Amino acid sequence: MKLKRINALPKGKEIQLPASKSIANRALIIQALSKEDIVISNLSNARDTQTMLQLLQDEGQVKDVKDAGTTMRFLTAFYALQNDSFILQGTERMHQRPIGILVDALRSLGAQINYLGEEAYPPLEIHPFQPINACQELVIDSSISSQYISALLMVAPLLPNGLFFKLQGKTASKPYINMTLELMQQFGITLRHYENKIRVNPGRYSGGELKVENDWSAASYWYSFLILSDLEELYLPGLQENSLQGDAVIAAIATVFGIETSFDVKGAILKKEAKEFPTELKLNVQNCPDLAQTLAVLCGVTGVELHLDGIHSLRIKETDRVKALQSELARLDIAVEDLGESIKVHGKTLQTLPKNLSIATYEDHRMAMSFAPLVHLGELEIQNQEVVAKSYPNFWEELQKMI
Ligand SMILES: O=C(O)C1=C[C@@H](OP(=O)(O)O)[C@@H](O)[C@H](O)C1
Ligand SMILES: C=C(OP(=O)(O)O)C(=O)O
Repeated sequence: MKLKRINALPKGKEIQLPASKSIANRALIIQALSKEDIVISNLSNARDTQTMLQLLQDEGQVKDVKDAGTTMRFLTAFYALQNDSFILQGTERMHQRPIGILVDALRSLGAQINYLGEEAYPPLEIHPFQPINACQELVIDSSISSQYISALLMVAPLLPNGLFFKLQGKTASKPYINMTLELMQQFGITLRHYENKIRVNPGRYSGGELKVENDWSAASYWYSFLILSDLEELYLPGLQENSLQGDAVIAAIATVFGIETSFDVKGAILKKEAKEFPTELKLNVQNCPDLAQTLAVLCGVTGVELHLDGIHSLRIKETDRVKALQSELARLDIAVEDLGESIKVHGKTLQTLPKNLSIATYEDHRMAMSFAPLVHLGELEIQNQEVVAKSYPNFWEELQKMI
């Protein structure tokens, strides 16, 4: 897809965001685990949400999660505790995303899981659960992916004694664990959480209603869009200030670039004030890994030297996001230094884009969306535009309205 700005930009436009796929996929698992009615509204047409919905409704025993990490991890725990057999598989990339920590933990509770390919990676074969009553405590490495912990937390109340978790290592993506705990409590589960210890009491999920919030990770592309544009204001309906989503931190980070966010009852109002950008910025994305590409590209083209810490989980997402950023920012002559535990983006202030710029997306929706705001600097092509379907199917339509 070729992107090119044609019009003078309108003022104060409204952008439709997708609903959060993270909240939706938790709500769908909780709904499936509850014996009572749970009514969920504002589910998006994002592929990750629709895949979860279809797999939970479908009677088949072969479950293809495609490229959805949460769907893979949450369904592994969900099906492992049932009295039936299932196969869980996904895309080629999904089969390269580790799952051994979750499988080991489930096995220690009595799950019967085999690897059909490489040890510790999907696809998985799951056989009926044989509960081990003695196991009431899990000591688990939480440094690789919070999704393993969320998956286990949601099924924990169904175990006869609940479950006690001791999280080891530097916990990755902590706000997503808090999101899981909040939603479990909203649906009647009692638990205690103190530092790296979580006690989930046995219990049943109660009925109720949930309206899924709109997605803050998706909003980050519009923050970047506004910063790079000559617009003064954007309106993002469906975002909440008191959000379950850790990526709401983009509002605080964007103040450095002159964006102030305020809220009315319906959503977020983003206003831009002229401000000199910093020459250097130090950020840690351990709690908000999905913002990494937005921030790296934005700082890359605005001349900010960005030191990004907490990046280790980026290497096992839809693609190796460190490598993908290095390759694609290199097309703009922007170097990304890989320092192991962190990266340094050597930003340059770009006034225009090189001729015939074409950005590869590596089957990663966030690569496509994080580079799209560069349309304010010139013409560019984003390859395999359909990748955005994973989280934000109408992203391009929203963008076309604005350029
Ligand atoms: O639980 C969730 O909904 C998610 C957790 C994060 O993954 P990790 O915990 O693997 O970092 C995040 O990157 C992903 O997009 C969604
Ligand atoms: C990492 C992501 O998703 P998942 O792990 O659920 O595939 C993402 O959406 O950026």
